[in-house]
Amino acid sequence: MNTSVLEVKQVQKIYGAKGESQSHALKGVTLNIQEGEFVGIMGPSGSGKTTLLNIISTLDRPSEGVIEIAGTDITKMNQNQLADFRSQRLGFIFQDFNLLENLTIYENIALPLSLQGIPSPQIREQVKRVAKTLGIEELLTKYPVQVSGGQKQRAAAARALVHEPAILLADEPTGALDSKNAKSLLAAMSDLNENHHVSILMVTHDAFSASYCQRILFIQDGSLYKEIHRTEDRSSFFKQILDVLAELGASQETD
Ligand SMILES: Nc1ncnc2c1ncn2[C@@H]1O[C@H](COP(=O)(O)OP(=O)(O)OP(=O)(O)O)[C@@H](O)[C@H]1O
Repeated sequence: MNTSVLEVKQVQKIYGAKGESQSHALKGVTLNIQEGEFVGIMGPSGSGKTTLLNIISTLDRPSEGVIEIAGTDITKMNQNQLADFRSQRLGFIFQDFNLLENLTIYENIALPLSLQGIPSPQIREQVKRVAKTLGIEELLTKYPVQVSGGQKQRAAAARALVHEPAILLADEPTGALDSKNAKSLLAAMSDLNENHHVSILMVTHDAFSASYCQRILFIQDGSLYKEIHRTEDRSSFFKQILDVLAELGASQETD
């Protein structure tokens, strides 16, 4: 049986107070992600991708609608409950790694568990396991400044996954990487998804990165525009993505 890890129902976001100039960033977005899926979100600049990700990340609240993550409605939680939920059930990877420079890679990965007061032996076990999955066991005693951009991003992915979140939320994770490191991170994300059953939602501008997803949702002007599924190999999916982006570009020019 398929289980939803994320349900977004009729979510609206209006920035600005009534009577002031308002921006209707999300206009009733509904989407569903099943456990074990790797889903991408794409769309032109200003289409609402960041707004949607911030709302799913619990960093911002919708004006209307419901968000359920692993069966819990996060729109009903207060700030303290949201902070706990975020640290226990969500994992984040950002474009700029966000590693703390004066902590080792080990300490960076361990941080989410240390903050939850988990005993050191258990932390050690979990950090080692996730570092092995991401192929960075050799780097644990190094500081971020001593490793490459690609290795930093793997460390950031390890930190995002060490507490076994319900879903990994990635915002342009390859944005600061060269193409070799980007490919290697995307391969690692696919491996996590396919072999370790990690559910992933990734926002990206980049069609090549998106081609690693199983399904892509395109947003335009605050609404879902189209959804495509990968049915064949990655290179034909890549072409399909480029076609939809061209379609979106053309429809924007005629707006
Ligand atoms: N804090 C805010 N206050 C007012 N309007 C905002 C705010 N944040 C975003 N918006 C508006 O909401 C709309 C969606 O913005 P959003 O940043 O979500 O788009 P995006 O698809 O992530 O764009 P990009 O790809 O450029 O990052 C835009 O019209 C933007 O100007």
